[in-house]
Amino acid sequence: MTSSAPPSRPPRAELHVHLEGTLEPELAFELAARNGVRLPYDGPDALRAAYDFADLGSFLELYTANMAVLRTAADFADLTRAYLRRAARAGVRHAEITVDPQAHLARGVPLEDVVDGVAEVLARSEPDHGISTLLVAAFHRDEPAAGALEVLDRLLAMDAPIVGIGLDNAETGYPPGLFTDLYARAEAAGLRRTAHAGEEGPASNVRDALDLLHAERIDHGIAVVQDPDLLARVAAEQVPFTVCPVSNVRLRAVPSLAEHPLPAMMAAGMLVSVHSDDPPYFDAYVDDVDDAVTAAFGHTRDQRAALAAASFRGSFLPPDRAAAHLADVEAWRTGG
Ligand code: HPA
Ligand SMILES: [Zn+2]
Repeated sequence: MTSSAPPSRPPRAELHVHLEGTLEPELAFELAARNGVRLPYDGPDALRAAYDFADLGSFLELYTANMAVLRTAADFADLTRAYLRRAARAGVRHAEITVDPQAHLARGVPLEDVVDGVAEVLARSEPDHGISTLLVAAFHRDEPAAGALEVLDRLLAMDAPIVGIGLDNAETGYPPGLFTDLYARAEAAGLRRTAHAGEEGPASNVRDALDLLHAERIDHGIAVVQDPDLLARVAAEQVPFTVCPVSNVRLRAVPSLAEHPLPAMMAAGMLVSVHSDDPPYFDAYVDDVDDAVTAAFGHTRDQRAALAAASFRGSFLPPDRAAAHLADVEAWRTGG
């Protein structure tokens, strides 16, 4: 038998991607035309040229404005399908996709249309794209917690196919403690729990997400390196952190990839994996992120395999499913 060259990237899971953040400018214009929505740009290239962000806030402004084109269940289905197609090319085997229901309810899009459009495509993600998927509903931390609780109750009442909840949007001024009731409700309902924390906010937000919200996973969490005790704790407890280095540079949470705390997080023994966040906005799907990280830090094959393995270990997959993926990562690591 002739041996073929091993694939250049390990199999991996994508655990930190916002569905709304996967909207490519071309699809935005297609949906705008379909729905009679006007985008204030001459075309996809002009829109893409606007993807130069000063901070998280300026990104959220444009990202939220672009959602105007998402009106119907079919739009959400098309968006989900387009992401899965691109993720398959990136070597993603399992994706945990975040959707922001409040962003659409605020625009008058029925919750059922959002959930049905996404769920219809996710239900067929394995046969159609070779990717298993789970859906996470994230809530806006810069909006009142009572509204989030109401939406969670509606999702539970309609038996929406969500594996868990998250917390996103502007972090500064909106600490995790505002959402203890929301997370307690989710925990009581048997939902998994992740939360953005320590992206633009302090390390204390990471600790509070763990202790007050019982978050099982932290999205971003890069501020953890500023608190040695917390760093040691999350390493000892092997709390999964879904880090998005390219996003952090593009939103100026860190000045450059070379100065990103990922190596410090790995050196501390944390369970850390790398992800895309909002791929077209940052011009990087997860394969591009992998390549950028490998180049920036000169990662060895073992280090790349460790990051890929962490993406499965940190997933909400059942242990036997994660174990099968981990075996594939190990096969990649050893060149098999
Ligand atoms: O990086 C992010 N942080 C907070 N909210 C978000 N919504 C999309 N991306 C992000
Ligand atoms: Zn995010």
